[in-house]
Amino acid sequence: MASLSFVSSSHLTLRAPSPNLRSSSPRPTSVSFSVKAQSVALSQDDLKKLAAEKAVESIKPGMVLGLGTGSTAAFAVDQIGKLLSSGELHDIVGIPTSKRTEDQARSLGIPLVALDTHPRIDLAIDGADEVDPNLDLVKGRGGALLREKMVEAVAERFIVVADDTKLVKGLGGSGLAMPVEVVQFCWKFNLVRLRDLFKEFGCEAKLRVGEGGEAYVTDNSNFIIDLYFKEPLKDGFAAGREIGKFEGVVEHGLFLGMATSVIIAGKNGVEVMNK
Ligand SMILES: O=C(CO)[C@H](O)[C@H](O)COP(=O)(O)O
Repeated sequence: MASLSFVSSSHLTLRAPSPNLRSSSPRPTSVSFSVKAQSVALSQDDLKKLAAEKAVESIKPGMVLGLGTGSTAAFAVDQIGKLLSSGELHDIVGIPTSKRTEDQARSLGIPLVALDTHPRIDLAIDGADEVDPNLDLVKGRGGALLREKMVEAVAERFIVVADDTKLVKGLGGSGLAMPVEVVQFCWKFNLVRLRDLFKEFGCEAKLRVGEGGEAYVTDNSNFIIDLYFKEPLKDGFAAGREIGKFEGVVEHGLFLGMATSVIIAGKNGVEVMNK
């Protein structure tokens, strides 16, 4: 349980970016909102909600929005619905990144459109499974990686919202799944190829299954092979390129160079990191 203390007024501290040890791209700058008044024990859900609602502050009337998937993104969709019903927000449309986000948005009266009619997206807000110091991401543990990547790749701005448990030193470093969406035809063939591709990382590859033990099927009628690494990937871009070469691989969960900002809520308050 993270504890976050609040002050009557918040102050900004601009943290100088540390040297970037991995590539020539400039380190993200971070702006943190630390607010200290009384200590309030916040749950992980409270932190997710704080980050999500901070991101929603960036929405302006008239925007086309990418609506993310997962528990943190769901708080953002809830907040958008609330602002729409109170009249504080108007004239926005959303493009959902999953059937469950579509259902949630519809229930909140958020007008929905599709990429086919609205290929220009002003702002996408979504969660992540891992965030590294370069704001590169692992996404897809909620199974929505394909539609998320299609929406977030074309968004003018992509704000990631997460609690601080998602921060990692290197992608793959959490030891949790890095998903790859594959066609159902001969999925086992691709499971073996993916496992062998990353054997130097002690990679385990597993077909994702549902509660009943049957293969999990994505919104796009594909399967997911979850990759588990024993150590972080040395070069996510190279890994993504190699995965993409396999016939029958539809998409992977490495979202690299895509986030424009990451909002992290944790024990030190809410931190906004900008690319
Ligand atoms: O990529 C995703 C779904 O495909 C989610 O955004 C990601 O898994 C984070 O979910 P949560 O906010 O529930 O931790």
